[in-house]
Amino acid sequence: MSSTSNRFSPSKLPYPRPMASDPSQSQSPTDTGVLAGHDSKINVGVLGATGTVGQRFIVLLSAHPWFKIHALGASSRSAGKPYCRAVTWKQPSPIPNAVKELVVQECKAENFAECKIVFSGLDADAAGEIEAAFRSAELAVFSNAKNYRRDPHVPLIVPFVNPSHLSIIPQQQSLHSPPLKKGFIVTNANCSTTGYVIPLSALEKAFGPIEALIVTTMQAISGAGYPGIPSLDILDNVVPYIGGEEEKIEWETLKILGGIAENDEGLKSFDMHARHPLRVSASCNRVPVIDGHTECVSVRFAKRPPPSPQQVREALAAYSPEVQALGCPSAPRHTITVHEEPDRPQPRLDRYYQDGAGVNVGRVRQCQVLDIKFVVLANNVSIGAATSSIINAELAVIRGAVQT
Ligand SMILES: NC(=O)C1=CN([C@@H]2O[C@H](COP(=O)(O)OP(=O)(O)OC[C@H]3O[C@@H](n4cnc5c(N)ncnc54)[C@H](OP(=O)(O)O)[C@@H]3O)[C@@H](O)[C@H]2O)C=CC1
Ligand SMILES: N[C@@H](CC(=O)OP(=O)(O)O)C(=O)O
Repeated sequence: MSSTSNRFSPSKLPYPRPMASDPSQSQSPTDTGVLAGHDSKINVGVLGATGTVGQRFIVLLSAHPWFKIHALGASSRSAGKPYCRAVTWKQPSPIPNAVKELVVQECKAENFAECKIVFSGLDADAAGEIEAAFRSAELAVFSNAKNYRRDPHVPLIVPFVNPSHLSIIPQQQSLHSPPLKKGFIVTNANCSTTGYVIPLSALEKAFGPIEALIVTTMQAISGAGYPGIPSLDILDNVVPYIGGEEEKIEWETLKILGGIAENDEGLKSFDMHARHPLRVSASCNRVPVIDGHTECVSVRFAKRPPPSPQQVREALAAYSPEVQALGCPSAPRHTITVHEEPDRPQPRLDRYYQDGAGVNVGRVRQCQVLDIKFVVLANNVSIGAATSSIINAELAVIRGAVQT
């Protein structure tokens, strides 16, 4: 983890507290003292621990101040083997000692009974049933998979953008059959959605609604998992198609930037259409880059006249979301780094800045068709996947949604 992260020692764990539906009602850890009766870390499990995202979870969680890896799960191909023999380790740092000899389990809830939280980097073909079973077994599941992102009771959280959507968790629990006390699923977004929705959120906070946008992605091969795309397909090439990706970006953006409405019976729903109408057009390409998704974005604001490029640069650089004020230990110090050089951001140079936990923006300039255009670079495996899930879990602990 980067030395620029805010770190909390276990002795500074916040008290769990009831979920506040209004984020302004949440207390910060600094006004709450230490977790009563807990001087040790919270046991967590990792599902899909042998995969690309799973490995990133392991690197981040093995140095986490609040969480301790207690159990690992993967497919029956890996179950029963010590982690170091089950995994094809692709991280630049060695396998952490704490998990090297940990035996990989089948993804059954009873094997994770001593965990409070489970992080999922499961293949989407397996994630649906497994994550539902873990939720039913009263585990808090933080998933990277796409399966539950559209569920009307599951929050789709980009931690720098819409942490207030966690407030739907009690409803997810009460509508479950039988009702749940502790189990729930929180998903994070598609890695390309995550990268570009963070600057969009910053711009909407500063200048009001965006009403149209066009995003063109250049996505790294690690986004396709391991072993992923054959080298003969991607070397010396650009593939102008990633199945389902454009639809996910266009739809997820609306759920994340939309609000939560409540009807007369107190039933909450994600209200994608109550906000100012937003039209999104996405085009996705796979490029021969290992890590880091680059996205060219053009936006049109409702506000006339629109902000100038300089005003946009200042608003992006100043963006300071709630996770930083709350003291989430995995939140980067700078959510958005604005580059002034005309040829940045670049994946090779910028993807590991702040350990991949922030977002890079550059080339902010006028657009002759919409209003403003810029380039985003986000590390798809870190803030696009594992880091977001971990910050979501930190937020849920701070908000008291995870019973510690
Ligand atoms: N890579 C990325 O940048 C991003 C990925 N995601 C999502 O995160 C998830 C993981 O992606 P990624 O790490 O790239 O994928 P990988 O293919 O690299 O890893 C998949 C993991 O799922 C496990 N698995 C596969 N089938 C089963 C099964 N039937 N039962 C239990 N475990 C199973 C694999 O175990 P085994 O090794 O035993 O086969 C492996 O641990 C996916 O849903 C993906 O869409 C989301 C955002 C970004
Ligand atoms: N499809 C993304 C990664 C991914 O798995 O996305 P999702 O979790 O939305 O299926 C990519 O290829 O870069």
